[in-house]
Amino acid sequence: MNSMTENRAKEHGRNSNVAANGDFSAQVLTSNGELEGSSTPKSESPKGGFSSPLSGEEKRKILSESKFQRSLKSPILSDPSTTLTHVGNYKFHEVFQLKQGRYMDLPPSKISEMMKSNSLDNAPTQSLLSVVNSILDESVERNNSEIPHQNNLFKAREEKYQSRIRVLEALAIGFKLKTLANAAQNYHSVLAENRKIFNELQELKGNIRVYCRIRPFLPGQKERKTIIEHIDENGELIVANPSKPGKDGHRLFKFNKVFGQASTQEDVFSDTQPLIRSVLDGYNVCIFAYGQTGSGKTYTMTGPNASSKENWGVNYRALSDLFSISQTRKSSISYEIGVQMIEIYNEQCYLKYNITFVSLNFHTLGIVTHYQPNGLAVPDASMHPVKSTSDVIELMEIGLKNRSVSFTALNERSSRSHSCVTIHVRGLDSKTGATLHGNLHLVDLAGSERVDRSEVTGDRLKEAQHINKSLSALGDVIFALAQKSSHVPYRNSKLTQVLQSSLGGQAKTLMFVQLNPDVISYSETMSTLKFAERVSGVELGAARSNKEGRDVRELVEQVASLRNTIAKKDEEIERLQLLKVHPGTGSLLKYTSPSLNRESEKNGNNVPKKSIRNSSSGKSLGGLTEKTTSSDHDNSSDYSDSQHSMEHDERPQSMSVDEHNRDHDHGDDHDHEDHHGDYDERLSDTSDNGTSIGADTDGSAENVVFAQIAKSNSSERLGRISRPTQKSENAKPTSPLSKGSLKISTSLKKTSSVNTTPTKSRTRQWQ
Ligand SMILES: Nc1ncnc2c1ncn2[C@@H]1O[C@H](COP(=O)(O)OP(=O)(O)OP(=O)(O)O)[C@@H](O)[C@H]1O
Repeated sequence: MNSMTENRAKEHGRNSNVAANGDFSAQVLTSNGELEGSSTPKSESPKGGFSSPLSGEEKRKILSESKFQRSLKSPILSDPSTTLTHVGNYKFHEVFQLKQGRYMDLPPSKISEMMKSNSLDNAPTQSLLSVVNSILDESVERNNSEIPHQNNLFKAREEKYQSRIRVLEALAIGFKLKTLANAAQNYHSVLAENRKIFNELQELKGNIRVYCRIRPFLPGQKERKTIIEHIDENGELIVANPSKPGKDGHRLFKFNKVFGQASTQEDVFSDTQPLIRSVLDGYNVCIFAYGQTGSGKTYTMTGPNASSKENWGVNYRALSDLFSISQTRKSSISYEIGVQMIEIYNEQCYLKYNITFVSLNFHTLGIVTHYQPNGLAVPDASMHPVKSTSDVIELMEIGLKNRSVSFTALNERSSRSHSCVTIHVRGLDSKTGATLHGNLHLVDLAGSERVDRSEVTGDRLKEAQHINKSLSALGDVIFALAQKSSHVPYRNSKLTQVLQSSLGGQAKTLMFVQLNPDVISYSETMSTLKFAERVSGVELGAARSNKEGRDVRELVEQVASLRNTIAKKDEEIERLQLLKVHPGTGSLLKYTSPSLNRESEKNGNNVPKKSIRNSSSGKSLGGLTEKTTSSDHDNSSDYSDSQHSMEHDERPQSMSVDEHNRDHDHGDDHDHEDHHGDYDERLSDTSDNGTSIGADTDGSAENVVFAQIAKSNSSERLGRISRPTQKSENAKPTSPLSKGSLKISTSLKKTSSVNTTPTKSRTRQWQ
């Protein structure tokens, strides 16, 4: 089963789970169209989320008093007749079963039939919301400090919105209804809000996360005495000191997650995937593997080989995921993805792979520490455009061949250098013309083992000193960030300079702590674990919990407000679809949704007319504009990394001017060997997813509409989207990757919601 199928299966499992909590929408429709009984609850996989620093008790308190809880009792959702409508008219379950929002995957006749039976009107936005509600509710009940499964739900919802946009736009083309076009536009706004909340959920889980992975014993290894005493699903790890038998020799560590020896590459990635997704929303993310030589860093980050998908490490999977998500979003945002690969050895930056096979020369690359409009810390390293996973595999294979052909010696030094794959993502919102920019750094660090000074001299000593310096500097940076220190010493090593844009501010950091389970590695393993504990321990401390309490409250308020907005949009769609069935009438001839009736009674109207921007939520829902990301600056860190904000944000991306000055003022370019933290011990004295819809029309109005949908869908697949509300083609950038530069002349729309910046043009260089 491929990962996508498996994800669907998992989603389905979760939906079934929710059904057991009273939501009929997730019940199973059998192949003959009958509704099966309520599914048996399944136990939830603990793999799903990151653990939150809040204790279960704290979180329960916050959630139990939240507006969200109160809103669960709102008449719209609790009205039994709404539920009955869903049960009675179960066609939409078929849609739900098929994968939320994949209307395009259905043959036209099927869609036609569903349209006739009004099932699309009852399509499961409310049900989906019930699913969200039930799952959130369940999470409170479970008191496990996690907000489980949100990622899949947000993903499902996003797909649903995308699909609705396409349906509405196609209808608008067919019927030339301005209102439908507006409704589609409004769904774009809801979509953006969905993304924003998704990212906030991620933030609640902490911006610095630590996963521990234990390498299995290697084949042929005879002595298999392990120091791993216990691991559990809550991220606890107990290590046994071989020279101190019994409980006295046990030491407990706690991380966000611990992956045991049997964990697969897929298991590891499934907990990493949400971070990857943030990059497409304009966030900067840094994922690195830390541990002694031979502990499995390369295995986790790259995998043993690229030929088998099953063995793919985080690098390949991340890129593959970026491509597939960017495909699903292509109707609203067009993305361009570029890859840069460098290596840091002895505190010098080198181009790691050269696709042109031109001699690598190993000239050192300059690092730019001041603000770069393109966000590249190493502008000299060539950026390779990639359009698919196979491009990446090809690129890496060429690079590997290059290495082995030209520089055999390099292989020997790979354990003693930091290898960094940087993925740059640029997105252009086709509706608003806004652009976004995210970076993903994937770093396979040099071996962290301490080197005995008395045993190494010459080059080995020099290497050890450099590794020591850079890893200590990385620890200092992470520690300073976690403590919200007023100064972050990025400039103490090349490694931290290169990663600066992805460390701190709103950037998200994930560290894989790799462990060798062997007893002979005990002392090194303890040293690694102490380093990791220091990094993760601060983040999990009490200092953050106040802020998170506030965040949780804000989040649940936003979820409640979004729910209201969505309910109103659904009503609007009901009305519009009614117009389709009975052109010229605005009255509800066929639809008597309880929520509509209530709204009508209140307004003294038959049809609710509020637009999304006037919704009772009181929140204006901007598209991918400044507002979408501006609240992300709420916890205004001194190291505000605004790369995820839109182009018209004038602030520097990697660091503020003040911070930059501070960095200079503090003169931190000192030799880092003066730093001796706890962890500074290494140098010791000892697809296309658009299933084709045949446009076999019989000339009926509905078939014409769905032929339009099919046409629109296939034109999307060709990379061309025609829609009435789309901005002029001039707003599109020319490919930066093909030409080596990106020039975007963007007319930024002044939205009523957030953007007070006057319309203006910007030109930006990527490389
Ligand atoms: N999870 C795992 N499952 C199976 N084999 C693994 C796993 N992790 C590591 N290995 C194997 O262990 C060996 C060492 O792993 P790897 O080369 O990834 O270590 P490393 O930490 O990157 O070392 P270095 O610092 O030298 O680069 C390799 O043969 C690798 O295939």
